[in-house]
Amino acid sequence: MDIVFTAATVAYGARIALQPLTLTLSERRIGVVGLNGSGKTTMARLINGLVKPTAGTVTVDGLDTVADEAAARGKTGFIFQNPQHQMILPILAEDIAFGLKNRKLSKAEIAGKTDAILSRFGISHLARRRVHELSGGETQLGAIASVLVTGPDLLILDEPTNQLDLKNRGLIERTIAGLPEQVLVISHDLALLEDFDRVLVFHEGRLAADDTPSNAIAAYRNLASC
Ligand SMILES: Nc1ncnc2c1ncn2[C@@H]1O[C@H](COP(=O)(O)OP(=O)(O)OP(=O)(O)O)[C@@H](O)[C@H]1O
Repeated sequence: MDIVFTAATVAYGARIALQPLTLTLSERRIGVVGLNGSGKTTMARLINGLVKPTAGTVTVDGLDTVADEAAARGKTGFIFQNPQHQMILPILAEDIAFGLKNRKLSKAEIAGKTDAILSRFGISHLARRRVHELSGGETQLGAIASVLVTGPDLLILDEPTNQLDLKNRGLIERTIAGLPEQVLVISHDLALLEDFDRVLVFHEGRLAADDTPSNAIAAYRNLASC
């Protein structure tokens, strides 16, 4: 799916969080790096319409995130920095099923899709567990299942391995590597992005580099050492 930014700009009052950005993203694995406050989350939130451009446009699969807001948002799933906060219902299977409400599906169809996505991520045994009692790795997998059950084409993950131990980092890295969906990952965990197709580096609200992982990460290290 093509994600197209055309002079997309975001200002919060007088502060420009994202300078005019013109860019087309079509790769399956896209990484985004940059120092804190460099505009990464703002750029990602433009894609699913959570943030609207103050100037310029953003389209996903040809749908404008402002003019075609609902259809555009349906193309993208978003896992936030603290995924436990995006779980609405107390039991994991109920939270996953909640995302399928209002889709004219029967109870049996919702149960079938919920079981299938739990099984896809190897977490069927967590179906009846309380979401706030899940470990960090289990929470990430549960949130990914909750988001992907609705069938978005693109999954955006904001720092998915933050706060995870080495074992769970590995688990989430392998899970992301195995996803058939297009993926855009914001990460300070540079190892996660090593095999990606393309890595963007943001600096002070501007796209500072757009390259292969090794070149982009070298550029980022350079910026970070200034
Ligand atoms: N809702 C908001 N209101 C005002 N300013 C904001 C808002 N959201 C972000 N900003 C500002 O915009 C700039 C970019 O923030 P953004 O969250 O996009 O950065 P980031 O690169 O994702 O940072 P981090 O790595 O810390 O998550 C920062 O200066 C931030 O303070």
